Parts: sequence; C-alpha cells; structure tokens
Amino acid sequence: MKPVKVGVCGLGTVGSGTVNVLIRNAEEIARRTGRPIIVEQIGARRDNPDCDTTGIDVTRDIFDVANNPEIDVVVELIGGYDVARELVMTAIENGKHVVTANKALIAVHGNDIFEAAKAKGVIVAFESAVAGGIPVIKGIREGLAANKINWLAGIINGTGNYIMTQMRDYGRDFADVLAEAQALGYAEADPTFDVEGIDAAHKLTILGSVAFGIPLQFDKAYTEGISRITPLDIEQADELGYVIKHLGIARRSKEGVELRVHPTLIPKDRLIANVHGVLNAVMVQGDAVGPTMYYGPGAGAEPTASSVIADIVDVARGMNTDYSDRVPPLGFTQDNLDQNAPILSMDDVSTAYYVRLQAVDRPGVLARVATILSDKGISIEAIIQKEDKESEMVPIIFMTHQCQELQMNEAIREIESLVDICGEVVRIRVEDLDS
Ligand SMILES: NC(=O)c1ccc[n+]([C@@H]2O[C@H](COP(=O)([O-])OP(=O)(O)OC[C@H]3O[C@@H](n4cnc5c(N)ncnc54)[C@H](O)[C@@H]3O)[C@@H](O)[C@H]2O)c1
Ligand SMILES: N[C@@H](CCO)C(=O)O
Ligand code: NA
Repeated sequence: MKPVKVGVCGLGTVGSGTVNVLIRNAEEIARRTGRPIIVEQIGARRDNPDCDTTGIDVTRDIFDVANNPEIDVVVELIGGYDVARELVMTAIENGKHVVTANKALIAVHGNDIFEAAKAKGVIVAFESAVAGGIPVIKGIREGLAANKINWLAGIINGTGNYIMTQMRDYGRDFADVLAEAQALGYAEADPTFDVEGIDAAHKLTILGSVAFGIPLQFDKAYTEGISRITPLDIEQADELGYVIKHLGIARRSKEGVELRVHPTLIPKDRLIANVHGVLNAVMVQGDAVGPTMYYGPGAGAEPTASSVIADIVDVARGMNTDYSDRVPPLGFTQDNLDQNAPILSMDDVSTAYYVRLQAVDRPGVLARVATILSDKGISIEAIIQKEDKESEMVPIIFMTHQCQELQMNEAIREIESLVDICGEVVRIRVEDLDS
C-alpha cells in the first residue's frame, strides 16, 4: 500500500519527540496501519540537537509543508494562536489532514477549523492537546459513546501538578520548581498559561465539548490559577484529610453547563488525589458506566508524541473513507451539537468551601463570622480554630456545606469588612468526586 506522508511543523519538544518515535517505531506502527508512515518534510526555524533529521527534507518555512502537494498529513506542533491557525487553515484548504497538539488553537478556533475541515472532507485530530499521552479524547468520544456524561474532573496540567507536588512533598520554592518544569519541556512557551490555569481551561473546554456535545466556548470557562496557594493551606488541608489539586471540572445539569478551573480540596482517599508530579488524570462519570478514570503522563516529548502518532495512525486508517463515516471531531455530528446549552457563570455554581481567615483573638469574633455565613444561608460543616501563642491573631477555618458561589462571595465581603478580621479571606472550593 502507498505510504502515508507526514509533514511535521515545529521541531521543539513535541516535534522532535514525534519525529524520533515515528522513526524508531516505524515497523511496529506499519504493522498496525498496514502501510508505512513517512516523515516527508519538516518545517523548523532551526535544527534541534535532540532530533536526527538525516535524509528528511527540512524547510525553514512551515507554509512550504502546508503547500507541499506530496504531503497527506500536516502535524502542527508550533503552538500559539495566530500563525498556527493560518497554517492549519492553509493545510485544510489544500485538502490535507491535520494533527495538532495545540489546545489553545482548538479551544479558541476549533469551531471554525472543524467547519472548514468538514467542507473539505479532511480529518482534524487533537488527542495530544488534552492530557498529553493519555488517550482521553478517544476514551470519551469513542469508548463512552453509549453514555450521557454527567460530569468530568481532571488534573490536566502537568506543569502545575508537578509544581504543587514538589511544593507539598519537599517544601520547594514555586519559582525553582517552575524553572525545572520548563527545563523538562513540560511548560507552555508562556508558563503563566500553566500557572494561571489558562492551559487547563483550554483543555477543559475541549473535554466539555467532547463530553456534552456542545460547541467550544473557551471564553465562558472560569479560570483560577495556583499561584496564590500557600504552604499554610496545603498543610491545613492535609490535617483536615484533603489534598489540594488544580482541577478542571465540567458538569451538566438542567440549569446548564459548568466549565471551571480552580484549586480544589479533594478527600485524600480518592484515586485522583494521589495523582502526583507531571502525571494527569481525568475522571469521567457516565450514566451507564459510572465513574471512570484515565491516568498517565500529561506532558513531555515522547508521551505527547505517543498521542500525536496515534492520531496519525487514525488518519492513515480513515483518510480513504467518507467524511460521514468517520468519528466527528467532537464525537457528536456537527449539526447535532447543542448550540443552546447555557454555560453557567461562576456566581451560579454551587460547591462546598474551605474558608480561612485571620482574626484578632477576641471573644465574639467567631460568632460574628458564623452569623454572616448563616444569614447568607451557608451552613457550616466544621470550624477549626488554631491556637497561636506567639500572636494575637488566630487562624480560623470554616468547612461549609454546598452553597451558591454568589452567596459565598457576599459573605466573604462582609467578613472582610469586620474590624477584627485581618487581610483577605482565603476561599478554596471543595469537591467530593464520589459518584
Ligand atoms: N511540551 C509538552 O509536553 C506538550 C504536551 C502537549 C501539547 N503540547 C503542545 O504542543 C505544541 C508544541 O509545544 P512544545 O512544548 O513542543 O513547544 P516548543 O517551544 O518546544 O516547540 C515549538 C517549536 O516550534 C517552533 N516554531 C514556532 N513558530 C514557528 C514558525 N512560525 N515557524 C517554524 N517554527 C516555529 C519553535 O521554534 C519551537 O522549536 C504547543 O501547542 C503545546 O501546547 C506540548
Ligand atoms: N504545558 C502543558 C503541556 C501538556 O499539555 C502541561 O504542563 O500540562
Ligand atoms: Na490525550
């Protein structure tokens, strides 16, 4: 059979990993596809010492690849929004299939890209864009196709999980661990995307669309990062039987769809609470199957290449079929996407909370705070008051039952205005993730 000719654009961490694994495992991959997959051309600004490109045509202009009539599949691994969009649209316009690891691109421009791909009858595949090496897109889109999915929750940024794990287990400094994650090739070109939850929100947007059959709506996802998590809260959570994880949560109810990324307290005995370092995990709850979990490396050259190549294999198998016989990009046919499902604002979301405040150690303070919470209809599950003999300030922690975020925000504003409360009230959402 004719070989499938691939053009790889971008020869950084993922690009070099992809070329290396395609060459190393060429025989094993061809045993699966029934025909060879060949790296026909590479578009790279510069050579990469981690990748031997001997015998491969290397061009400095990635658009040479998108316009090369020999090429069947353009693999976009340059990252970013604008040039990547232009490259992918050019490739589609030229009738080429596209594989991309770029979650920013799919989350923000995916609806247009999928429409263009449909018009041209080409495949756009993006398994590596979410949770690196874990086949979670395929797992949800194909493996759970029988289910009505109720919710999913995932640790979907390897860099962030790596930082939080190193801070918690070794007391290491945030900036040091971030620099290490960058050196290991885990971080985004702009690492604030990792730390402030933007990368996780890109991935969550994609997961939500694949789970619920809704258009991609990154602009409506709520995003909160990990940069304000303190060692004190990590320690307090631990004492209370919780781990703090940076989660992306998508939930569907009759009110609408929740799409939110934020630090979250999870009971220590949940499997997902024990996912550490660069590892990622996504829990998905389907009505027929119940809770499931997908686990593995969320970043890094070859784990990500593993998913990029799985997509190339899918293209090799599907490229000669009719468009309507293929798995649609989001797993639901494009004309059956639910255009009207509202994405809830964070004010309308209900969760339980961990609330920590610093109060002057004077009689009546605790009662005043409890009264504010109760006036807002927030019921308290536990109060923990710490003694600090060195200071006249005491830390107080409230664990609450579920309440609406709007009520909690109002309560926090009132608590912060009390004279005996010092500084900002810390609030971290709590999720049980039990069923
Ligand atoms: N690193 C990971 O673990 C990982 C995992 C999953 C997904 N991704 C995604 O994969 C993509 C690539 O990430 P990476 O970590 O390999 O980044 P990287 O910075 O290591 O590599 C990107 C490469 O593309 C090149 N490039 C950028 N613009 C170019 C242009 N116009 N012409 C030619 N070359 C250009 C850069 O010079 C660089 O070598 C991103 O979308 C990223 O979000 C990365
Ligand atoms: N920067 C991303 C790469 C994988 O998508 C992460 O750390 O998870
Ligand atoms: Na994946």
